[in-house]
Amino acid sequence: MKQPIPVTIVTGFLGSGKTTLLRSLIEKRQSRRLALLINEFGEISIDGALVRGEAGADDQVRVHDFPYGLIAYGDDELFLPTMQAIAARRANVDHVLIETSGLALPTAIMEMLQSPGLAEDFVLDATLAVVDTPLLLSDQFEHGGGSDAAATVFGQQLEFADVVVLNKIDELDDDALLLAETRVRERAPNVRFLELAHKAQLDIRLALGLRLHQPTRTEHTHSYTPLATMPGPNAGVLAEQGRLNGHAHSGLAAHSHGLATHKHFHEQDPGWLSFVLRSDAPQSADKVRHALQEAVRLEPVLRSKGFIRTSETDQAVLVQGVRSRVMISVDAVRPAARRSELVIIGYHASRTRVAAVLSELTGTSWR
Ligand SMILES: Nc1nc2c(ncn2[C@@H]2O[C@H](COP(=O)(O)OP(=O)(O)OP(=O)(O)O)[C@@H](O)[C@H]2O)c(=O)[nH]1
Repeated sequence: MKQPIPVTIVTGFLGSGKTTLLRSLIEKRQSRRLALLINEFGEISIDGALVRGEAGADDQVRVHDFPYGLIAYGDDELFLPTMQAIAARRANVDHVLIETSGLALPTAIMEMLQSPGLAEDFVLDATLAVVDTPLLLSDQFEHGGGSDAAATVFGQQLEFADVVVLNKIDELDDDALLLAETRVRERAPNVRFLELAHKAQLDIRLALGLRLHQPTRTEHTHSYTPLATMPGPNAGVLAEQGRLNGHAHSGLAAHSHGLATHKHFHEQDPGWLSFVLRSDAPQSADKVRHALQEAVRLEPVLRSKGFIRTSETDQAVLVQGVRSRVMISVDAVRPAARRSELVIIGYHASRTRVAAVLSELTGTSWR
């Protein structure tokens, strides 16, 4: 029987460090042949470009971009054929790594992996959730603390994780780490391992090859039997509606119907928006940083990233903003972008107002 290819899902809220983790795993891959699926919530792929940069010309690492929508969700037509193509070249793939968008739940992928089209070829190895630990400690992910929409997505990502990676701990002391651990445990009692990461660096043995999920597809039959007690016309809502569907199994140790049902309640919240702003004029890195920080103060922007063209260097300049923390660095390998492009992600953030702030504070036109 052919061995299924292990799949690791890397999830985590916007800007928590998923791409940084993937890049460090690529660096430590040794002889492992990897296929990577990168899903971003934005119309241009910044993470895919960064991951490709890490992989270089090595054809042992193949990167597949999913720059639109949410990977494996209802309207994604790319996931199944991409995975089938990976299965077709299985002799050259040791492990599949999937980075979800910061606004996606891993459940859609988990469910698809168990579907008849993929179950024979793949097995879920583990789901890792990367956490921005200072943000967790700042109460931004408490309901009523920052944005409830962010708190909801964050909580659900943790709920389905096997491993939680506490990242961005560079400036935290032991008490803060203990508090972070308690908060994760309260939200996600099923998490199997908690790992500490500096700059999203993990020992590759703590990330790949964990084998936390046995294949769950076994032969089984479905039968629909009359329920012992049918609800009358005036019956109220039951705490557990699932008991009313009369659906029973035989011969199935563990099954995925819970996930399948769950997924449909969590298709994307339309309040989350991403848009791209562009400028043809050369930029000053300091002014762009200041302008993005102002935009975060005035608008519900949670993430900004992209490349800008500056008059200061011929190399590409990478912008990485997670709320008001904006880092701008020269990317030594990449030539300067022809124009500046920034992806902005927020909850009901106004494109017009963010463009106006950027234009005013950089003294250049952003559209
Ligand atoms: N200080 C600090 N910054 C970090 C650490 N890990 C990642 N970062 C920074 O956090 C920012 C976001 O990191 P990414 O790896 O792009 O985050 P992501 O989760 O892939 O982001 P999205 O795909 O947009 O959701 C970047 O500027 C990283 O350099 C860390 O351990 N400490």
